[in-house]
Amino acid sequence: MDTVALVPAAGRGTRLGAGVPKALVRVLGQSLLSRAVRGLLDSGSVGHVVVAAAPDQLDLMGREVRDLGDRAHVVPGGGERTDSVRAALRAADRLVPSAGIVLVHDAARAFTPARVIRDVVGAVERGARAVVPTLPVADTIKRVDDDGVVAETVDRSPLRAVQTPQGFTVDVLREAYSAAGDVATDDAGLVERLGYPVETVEGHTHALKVTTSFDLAVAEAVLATAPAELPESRLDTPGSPDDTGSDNSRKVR
Ligand SMILES: Nc1ccn([C@@H]2O[C@H](COP(=O)(O)OP(=O)(O)OP(=O)(O)O)[C@@H](O)[C@H]2O)c(=O)n1
Ligand SMILES: C[C@](O)(CO)[C@H](O)COP(=O)(O)O
Repeated sequence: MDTVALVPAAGRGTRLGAGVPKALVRVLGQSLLSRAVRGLLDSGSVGHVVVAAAPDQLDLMGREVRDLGDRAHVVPGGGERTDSVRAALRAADRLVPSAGIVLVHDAARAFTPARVIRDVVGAVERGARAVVPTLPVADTIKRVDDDGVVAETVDRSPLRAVQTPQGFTVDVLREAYSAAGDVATDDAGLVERLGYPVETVEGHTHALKVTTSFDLAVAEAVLATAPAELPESRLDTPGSPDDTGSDNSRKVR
């Protein structure tokens, strides 16, 4: 079954404050968008990518993927992330009609290891309607009242931090976006609202979302110190600095 990845890249990067669109920020000479798109295609599990860019940045974003030919397309995104994903999904229906599996992957998660991409696609190939990569929560989580006073310390053992790429069968994602109103949630959240189970696979600390300048500094440091020849298994080995915790694959209902 063909797999197409939708890459929302139309955000303004306000929290990063780079002065240029976040997807165009360069790390060691390569833009976040270029890294995210090539990471998907180089994983061996994704055949085509559709990027949603701000309407006034179509040419700039197009230059980042121009050498990839018809494997990468750039279309206008929208005011909210869900608008961008909806636009990319509509374009993918036209540009890659053979796709049965759809990933949605933030351009801001440009350092996601290929293992995560392959695990997400593999889970859908094995029958999942929806699947998300997740990490255990490392911080204590507390619920606060309207005055900002702690009301409860939450049991964090069942909680997971959700990353991308998120994977779906194309029919389920189409149904979710057809039914979606104006909601602030991730793509799996729209599928959960329809009652479909959302499975999980192990994420990776390198799949962080570049949001602030600190995230960018972390990404640059990791990239500069993680030799290319370092096998992924070493990065995923329990106890390594990138230990992502115990296996947390499970169904979310
Ligand atoms: N209208 C939007 C808003 C966000 N995104 C994309 O969704 C991903 C995750 O969003 P986020 O990290 O919040 O990016 P920004 O919205 O750019 O960040 P900020 O909120 O700091 O402006 C990013 O790749 C961003 O480009 C998008 O395609 N269209
Ligand atoms: C989709 C996402 O990456 C899951 O963690 C995240 O929700 C995107 O960031 P946003 O600020 O919600 O757009």
